[in-house]
Formats: sequence, C-alpha cells, structure tokens
Amino acid sequence: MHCLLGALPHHAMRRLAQRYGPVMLLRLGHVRAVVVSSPEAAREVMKTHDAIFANRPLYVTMDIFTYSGRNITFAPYQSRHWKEVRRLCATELLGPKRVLSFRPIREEEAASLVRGIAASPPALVNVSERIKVLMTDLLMRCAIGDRCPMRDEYIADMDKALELMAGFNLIDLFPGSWLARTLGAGSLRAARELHDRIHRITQAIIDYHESKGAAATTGDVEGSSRREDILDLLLRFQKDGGLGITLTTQVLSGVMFDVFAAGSETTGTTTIWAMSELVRSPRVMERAQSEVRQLLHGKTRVPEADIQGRLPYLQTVIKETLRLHPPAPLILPRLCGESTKVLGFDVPEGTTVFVNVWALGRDKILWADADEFKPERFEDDTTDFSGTDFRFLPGDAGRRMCPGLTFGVANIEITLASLLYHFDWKLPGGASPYELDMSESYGITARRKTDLLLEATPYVPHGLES
Ligand code: HEM
Repeated sequence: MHCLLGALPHHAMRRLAQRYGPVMLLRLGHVRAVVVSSPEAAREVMKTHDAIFANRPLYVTMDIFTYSGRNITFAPYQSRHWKEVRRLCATELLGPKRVLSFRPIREEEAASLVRGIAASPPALVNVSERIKVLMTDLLMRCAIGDRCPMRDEYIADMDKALELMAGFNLIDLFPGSWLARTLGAGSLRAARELHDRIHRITQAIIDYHESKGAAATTGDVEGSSRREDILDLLLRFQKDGGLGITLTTQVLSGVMFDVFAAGSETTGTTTIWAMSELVRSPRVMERAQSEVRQLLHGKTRVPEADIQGRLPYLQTVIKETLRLHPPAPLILPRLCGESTKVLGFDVPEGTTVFVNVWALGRDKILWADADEFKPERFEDDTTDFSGTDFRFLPGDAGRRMCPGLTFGVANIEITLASLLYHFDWKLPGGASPYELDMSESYGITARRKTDLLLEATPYVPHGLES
C-alpha cells in the first residue's frame, strides 16, 4: 500500500511490476488486488477466463455514483439488467447506424469550435477547456437532442466525481473499518453531495425531455421528422417494453450517467493528449496537417463524409495517442468470480483485478522507442482497437469491452481534423515544444495535470456560415 502513496497508481504499479513480474498480488488496505502487466496475462484475464473476470468490484464510492450498479459500467455481470442494457447499448444506442445518424451534430460542433477559436482574441487558446466543452456539448446533443443549460456546472461536478471514483481513497480501501469511515467521512459526504447534484441535473434533463413529449417520437432514424436521440430511444423502450427488464428512473439516470461520463471524458482526454503530443512533435504535426489540408483543400469546413477513411496518418496519430495515453490507464477494475490461475499464479475468488494498459503501451520489450510519439509505427501494422492485440487495449477486450469506441473515435477524428486544418499551433511565448509539461492528474482517467494553452494562427478562411 505504501508503494502507491504519492504516486499515480498506474505509474507505481508499473514500477512494482518491473520488479515483481506481470502478475502481481497487492494488498491495498483490505482489498486484495492482482495487477496484470503483460499481453499474455491480459489475454488470460480478458480472453481465456473472460467470463470469470467479467464482474466488477463495487467500492463504496462507486456504489454511490452508479446507483448501486444500476448503470452499465458497474452492473453485475450475469444479471439480467447488465445483459439487457449492454445489448441495448451495443446494438441501438451506440450501434453503427446510430453513430452515423449523429454525423451532422459532429460536423456542427466541430465547426462551432473552429468559429469560437477564430473569433476569440487574442490567439491564446485554452485548448483543454474548448475541447472539454465541445465533447460535452456533442455528447449531450447526441444523448438528449440539445446542449445542456447546466453544462458548466455539470462539467465541474463530473471533474470532481472522476477524481473520487478512482477507488484509492480510505473508505474504498478499508470498506469494513469504522476508523476509515470516520477519517474518510468527509470524502464520503462529498461523494454523496456530488452524486445528488449530478442526479438532479440528469433528472431535470429527463423530465424536460419527457415534458416535450419526446418519448412519443416514433423513433425510426430515417423515417422520423427529427433525429432520435439516445434518451428518446430509452424512453421509447421504457414505454413500450421489449426489454427483459423495467427501465426504472434510476436505471435511466444510471445509463445516462455512463453515456455522459464515459463518452465525453474519454474522447475529450484523448483529443487533448493528441494535441499535446502533436505540438511536441513538429514533424508529426506537419505531416498530419499536410494530409488534412491536401484532402480538404479549398473547403471552409470539415465534412465527415470527405474525411472518413481518407486520413490514414491521422488515424495512426489517434492510435499512437491511445497507446501512450489510454484515458482509463487501469481500465475499469474487474472482480474474480471464481478461484483460477493466471500464468500459473493462483487468483482467489473475490480478488480485484487491474489490467495496466498504460504500462502495456509503454513496455520497451513490446514497442520500439516505447516512450516516443511515433505514429508511423502503426502504418504497416494492422493493430486496431478491437481488443485482439493484447499489447494495445485502450478500450479493453472481451465481454466487458468498451461499446463506445467507434463513436468515440469518430468524435476525436473530426475534432482533430478541424483543429489541424484551420489553424497552426504553437506554445505561447515561443517556448520550445520540449518544455510542454506532460504530467498527468490523479483520477479514474489520466488527464493532463495542467490545461493545454496554445497559440492558434488561422490557416484558411473559417466556416463562418452556420
Ligand atoms: C476513445 C474513446 C474511449 C475509450 C478509450 C474507452 C475506454 C473504455 C474502457 C477501458 C472501458 C472498460 C472496459 C473493461 O473494463 O473491460 C470502457 C467501458 C465502457 N465504455 Fe468506453 N471508452 C471510450 C469511449 C466511449 C464512449 C464514446 C462511450 C459512450 C458514449 C463509452 C461507453 C462505455 C461503456 C457504457 C462502458 C462499460 C461497458 C461494460 O461495463 O459493459 N465509451 N470504455
């Protein structure tokens, strides 16, 4: 436990794994945890014994934020609830047809980002803030059909929640201890208050949506007079049935929390890291920009149909960013459902399992120049996000794998293409690219510790029309 103090957990766990090996048992307070840090061990957890490790531990804090597992991310595996909401999520909410139907929203939001940057003098841009707002607006519009009037409050609350949800605070590590409960009472109270606030915002959104009669929308994406959003679809299933479970208000709130949190946080964090790495590597920036600019030459905005499948180098930039900065560096914790062996080591039932995908992505044995940002490594490499290459697992693999990757990558691609097409970027005050601080912050996701501030110089006429 003391080995984790003062360090980011995924960093400390990598250091320990370099000493003790790819399957390592840690005592984190009262929690018995196994940390997996090699592709072979990850394959055993996520493929060979996938069903045994498909559950998740529900820490005290996580219990609060996930409505006791009545969402998708922390719902118990094998529960009817998880099977139905997961199926709904993979086939309907985030299926290919639905992701495509959100294309106009992506294009409008990317164009609005460009307009906002172009219109804001001086040219010093808080890229982190702009991207966070963009991803939240984009997700909200896909999820509820509109921007959220309480967006800024929501972003601030979500930031704090993601920090608390990391699972390494006193109450989560000593769940049965009265002393931990006493000492950690403040953070427990903070978690409850935050959850109440987030719940109130989510509930207000759902109530407003219902009051508009949105649930009555017939729902066929092509046939409908207006685009069916994710909440419309959930309300339709709630009203008409058709699932093997009842979509209670709590379930709706839980699923919406997942969509907002998992969707905007991962995509925003990845896009901000991609911009950070690009600014630090002028050679890569130049190549990525010239690919986008040649393709879109003369256009005033970035139509998704024009870039889809036609920016292979930018795709490698996104993969390389996810290799070095997977937004969930320890994925989401898994729980061993039945005593088993991983690479010959006993893993008792009830053990929490972390897969250190951040360490896998930076392993010097698996990757040449592992710490360097070299998108070219993916040019002749068919590795993708599908969870089949156990060196590269930003969305994980197996039954619990992320169902939102296609959606997430589409959002990241158009945002990056727009930023690179319309502006030249550099660090403020002529600072050298190497001076950019690349520290990460603590939380369930690994974000930049400091905001990314850059100078933007317009490159082509911006799409000023709406
Ligand atoms: C670059 C983008 C993304 C990355 C890297 C990512 C990564 C992850 C990871 C590592 C997990 C945990 C998987 C596991 O424990 O096996 C996960 C789960 C999940 N993600 Fe994503 N995610 C991304 C985008 C999204 C988006 C856009 C959405 C939805 C709007 C989403 C929704 C979910 C959900 C619902 C789960 C829980 C699945 C389950 O427990 O059954 N993700 N994601």
